[in-house]
Amino acid sequence: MTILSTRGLSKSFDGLQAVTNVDFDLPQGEVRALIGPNGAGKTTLVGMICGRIEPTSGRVQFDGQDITSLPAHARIMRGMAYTFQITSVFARLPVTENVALAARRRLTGGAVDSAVENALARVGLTDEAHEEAGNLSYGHQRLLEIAMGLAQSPRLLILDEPTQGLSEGEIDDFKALIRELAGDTTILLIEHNMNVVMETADQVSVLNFGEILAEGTPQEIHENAAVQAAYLGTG
Ligand SMILES: Nc1ncnc2c1ncn2[C@@H]1O[C@H](COP(=O)(O)OP(=O)(O)OP(=O)(O)O)[C@@H](O)[C@H]1O
Repeated sequence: MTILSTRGLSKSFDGLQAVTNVDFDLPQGEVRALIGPNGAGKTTLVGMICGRIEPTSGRVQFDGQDITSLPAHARIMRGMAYTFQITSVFARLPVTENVALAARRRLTGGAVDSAVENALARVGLTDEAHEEAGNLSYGHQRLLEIAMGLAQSPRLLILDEPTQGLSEGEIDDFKALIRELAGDTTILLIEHNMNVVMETADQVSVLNFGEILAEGTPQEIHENAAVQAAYLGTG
């Protein structure tokens, strides 16, 4: 079953065509990496999927329903969770409260506490639960953001450059986490680190100048001449 699809999805910013006519299909349970050179339109595409950016034209379907006109919070209620490039934790609140706030966007009552506990355990932050979030290392703050997404028990988890700024060891932990989540949750991962893509993604979509340039397994994409040229072209 396809959990997410877009048809003819486009966005222009004052005449600059950031995303052009994207038809994208994501089967349930898949880990999909979205890659592409800087400025290719990845964040804009994902922003339209999440409801943070209004498309200029085109449609978005989630779980069999057209959600193009739904606001972001309504998409969260339907099971879409996402983390963005910019750290969005509340630095003065405890770790556990950050996760609870995220969980309450979708859950109520006792379900919140167990979702918080599970999410922190999954990312390995149980011991830091009562720390102020701002006291965590940068890498742990990124993990906290993933926990905030997971606490919403998402059907689709979207991660925008989750490994940016992480150490080698933290990247290894992240790869293990994605492999663990795979199967339970459909994951769409914007990722620049090709090693992470090769080791975690089932399939890869490549965006270039706002258009889908290629789709395939990590190996196919790695060997694709047009993809190699696109990356060389932007140096
Ligand atoms: N709010 C905006 N206003 C004007 N132009 C924008 C806006 N957001 C993005 N753009 C432009 O749209 C294009 C696509 O940007 P986008 O951030 O989606 O690319 P990206 O693939 O996510 O890049 P990166 O890998 O560098 O994050 C770029 O040319 C960017 O400058």
